[in-house]
Amino acid sequence: MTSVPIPGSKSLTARALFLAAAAEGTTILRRPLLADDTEAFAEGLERLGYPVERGPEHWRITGRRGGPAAGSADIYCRDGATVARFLPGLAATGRGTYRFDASEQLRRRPLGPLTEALRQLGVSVRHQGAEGHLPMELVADGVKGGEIVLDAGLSSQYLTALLLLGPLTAEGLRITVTGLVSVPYVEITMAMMRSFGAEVTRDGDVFTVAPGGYRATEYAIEPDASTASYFFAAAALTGREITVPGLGRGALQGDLRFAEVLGEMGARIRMTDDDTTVTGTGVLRGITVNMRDISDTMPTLAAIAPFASGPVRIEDVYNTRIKECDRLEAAAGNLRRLGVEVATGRDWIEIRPGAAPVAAEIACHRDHRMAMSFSVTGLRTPGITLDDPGCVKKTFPQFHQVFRELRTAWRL
Ligand SMILES: O=C(O)C1=C[C@@H](OP(=O)(O)O)[C@@H](O)[C@H](O)C1
Ligand SMILES: C=C(OP(=O)(O)O)C(=O)O
Repeated sequence: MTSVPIPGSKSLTARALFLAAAAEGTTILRRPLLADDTEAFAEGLERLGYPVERGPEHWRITGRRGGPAAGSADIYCRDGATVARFLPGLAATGRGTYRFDASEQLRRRPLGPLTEALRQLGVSVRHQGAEGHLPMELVADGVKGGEIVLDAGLSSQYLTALLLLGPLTAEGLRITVTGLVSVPYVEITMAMMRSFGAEVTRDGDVFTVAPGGYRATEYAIEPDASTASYFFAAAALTGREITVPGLGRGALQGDLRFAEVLGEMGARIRMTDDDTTVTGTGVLRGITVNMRDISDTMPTLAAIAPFASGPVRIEDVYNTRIKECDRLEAAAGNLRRLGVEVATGRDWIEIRPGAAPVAAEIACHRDHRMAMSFSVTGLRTPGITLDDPGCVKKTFPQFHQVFRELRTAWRL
């Protein structure tokens, strides 16, 4: 049995940073993720005037009611969509002019539904380049609140941003949502808002947030369940066993359901209150699976699918086309490089296992998940290389070292 300590959740760290900044007083975050996305988030907060003291084990954030202390700020989001989508909501509660920009990759990703919603709330948002994309400038004068309508069919992050903003408005928010994807991330948001003292409810498509702000607290970040998927997949693929401590029953992250998908394919899964263990059994059946709720794990499954005993079809994942890259085409392209038969449609991918995959260079498209997913394939196909191994820094800078240690322990 191998136990792998997985770094903190990107999604929980980003939310906790927002909540800590908006709460009066000092919040301690235990085991936050130290990676590019969360570093960009912390840097953004500092530019808005919220001090973030970063230690290796915990971060201390000094929060403030009434919006950012800074009357103007330039925030560079790097590749982090959570930064670009959550922080404008916090900036909107201030009084001043706030500019957001990002890498070319993140500039391409859509922001329009969020900026439309902010405009419905009276915030002035001006996109400097293409409408609905970074860079943008926001002129803020506090947010009164009220009723808005939001299309969250491309990303749940727009809804999370507005929910997080809700308690900071004068009158609260009532958001009617259409087309919601990635629902478990919204559940994470609501649970964490409650941990910081806010009132938020859902009734079907309508989310209601009471005014009243947040309370500072001490908060422990769970290990990242999307990151854990590579290690669970590795065990399932090689007949080994892996335990991830800190992710058990009651964990907030939907992506832990990926372990259940491996279970349906033939791996053995054991979940306790404290951890999850996946044991490879030598059986990896084909499967048809809807991954709308857990689409960050689509590339993980696609990368081990060539070793299944039948076709693997992953459905309802249109929004993976607008992540760090077009993940449906990137996964398909890489599988073809390995000699695997694969087809894609608007919102699905189907992998048809045949002869064993052959060695090839993987095109990462600067997408950490391409790099980490196809590293798992490499456990069974010697000679797979990555054209950009460094792109893992977005969420897991030490990935290759940890993975190498795992290979050594497993003699692979
Ligand atoms: O809210 C979050 O922390 C996230 C939501 C998901 O995005 P979408 O809602 O855009 O699918 C997920 O893919 C992303 O990695 C993190
Ligand atoms: C889609 C992802 O990130 P982002 O927060 O930039 O959307 C991801 O981590 O897979």
